[in-house]
Amino acid sequence: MAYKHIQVPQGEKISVENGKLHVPEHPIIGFIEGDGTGPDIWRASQPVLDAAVEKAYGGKRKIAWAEIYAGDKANAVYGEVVWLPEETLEFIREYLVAIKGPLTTPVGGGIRSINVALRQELDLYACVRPVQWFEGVPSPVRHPELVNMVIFRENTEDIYAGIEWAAGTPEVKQLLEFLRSSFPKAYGKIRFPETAGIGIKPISQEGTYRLVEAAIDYAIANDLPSVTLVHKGNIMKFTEGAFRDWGYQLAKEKYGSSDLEGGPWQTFNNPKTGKPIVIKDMIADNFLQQILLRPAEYSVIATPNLNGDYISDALAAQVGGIGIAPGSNVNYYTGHAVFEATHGTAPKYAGKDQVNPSSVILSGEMMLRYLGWTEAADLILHAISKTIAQGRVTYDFHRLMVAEGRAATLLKCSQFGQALVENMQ
Ligand SMILES: NC(=O)C1=CN([C@@H]2O[C@H](COP(=O)(O)OP(=O)(O)OC[C@H]3O[C@@H](n4cnc5c(N)ncnc54)[C@H](OP(=O)(O)O)[C@@H]3O)[C@@H](O)[C@H]2O)C=CC1
Ligand SMILES: O=C(O)CCC(=O)C(=O)O
Ligand SMILES: [Mg+2]
Repeated sequence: MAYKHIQVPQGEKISVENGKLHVPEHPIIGFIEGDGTGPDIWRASQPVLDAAVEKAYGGKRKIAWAEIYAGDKANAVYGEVVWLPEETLEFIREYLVAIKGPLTTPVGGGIRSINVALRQELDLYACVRPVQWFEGVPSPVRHPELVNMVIFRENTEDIYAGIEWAAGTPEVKQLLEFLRSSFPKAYGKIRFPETAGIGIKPISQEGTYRLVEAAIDYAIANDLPSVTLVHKGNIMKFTEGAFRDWGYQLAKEKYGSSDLEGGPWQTFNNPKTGKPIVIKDMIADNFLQQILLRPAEYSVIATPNLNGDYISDALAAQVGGIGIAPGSNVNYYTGHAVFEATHGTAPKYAGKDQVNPSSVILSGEMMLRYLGWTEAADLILHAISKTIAQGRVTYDFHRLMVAEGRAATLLKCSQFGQALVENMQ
């Protein structure tokens, strides 16, 4: 397709056939620089990804980067108010894989999240956020090495879908009137109807099945011991509670798992390794204390959208913070995938070349692994471990290391990227 502002470089398309990704030697991959700290981070990250590919494949493979636009930069490039241009979505639909920096969402009024819109428009239903500790990274917990989890956060449903109306609007009045006349008992539970905004929380069986399936498949492929369904099903019975029930139901139907000691926990043997995989569940508030007190007992986590958002940042803190918290948004059926950090635009650091680029770099590492370019991905992990072991870190780790009385060299965002490239040689 012809694009108005996107320059498509020389290269080839990634494609999917029979559910299998075909990656050419020069794949065209889109990148969105992002708002706030996004440009600083992308400037530091892209050379690292390119260096890893060059070092691993000696020029045989190379990413053909195409800049695509969203957020502030889209407004500037398109010369009109357009936060998420249609051709950005079209590009990702056509070329399958992209990586993005963070995008701003105002609190209260203003535009709805462009990040959420991307996930919904492209139906990237699984937000996959691995949380692992790199030796030497300062952490507020005593045993960060025990934290090794992968969050599968449902990405298209829940209260996070943004189906809500502001207090006092005609829409809310209409909804309230509908509730009052059709569901008087429910209406009676709205404490202050005159001044209430209203949000709707859809959680479906299809949405839950495909997310939990992705989580279980990941546990099978990576020989992991458990999948924990994290929900608030005691209170929100037909959304979060249903998420739990559908999760267990899928485990039985698709993987033949059986009840453990009368249920509800279940187990089945990994068809690849023969080892047991336990399917369990936990109420979300309890889970947030369990990950601090007994982190070793959790491995793959499957959870609705909002819980996943909170859990992502909380778990990231245990291994050093959201400066080192990567992620991907994936549709495993179509192959579409957009890789992005867990963190946001951190506006107070914008343009200061200060923040930690590791989250985007590690999102790039996930992307390379997704493409099957494991040698390049491994080089990035190696370079991050080595650079941290040398005590060369950005401000976020530096301040914690200094507080612990440890020696550390403070690097700028760009310098950290350069150190990674040096450490790949
Ligand atoms: N996917 C996305 O694009 C996301 C976008 N957002 C958006 O970002 C904006 C700001 O949100 P906010 O709640 O402040 O959250 P942010 O994640 O942007 O920042 C919160 C804090 O986390 C730390 N931090 C963030 N990024 C880094 C980094 N790269 N390296 C080191 N530390 C980092 C900083 O901590 P400290 O102050 O301690 O140094 C920062 O103040 C909002 O508009 C929000 O909607 C938020 C999350 C995800
Ligand atoms: O879209 C946003 O602004 C916030 C998104 C977010 O916090 C997340 O995806 O973790
Ligand atoms: Mg978040």
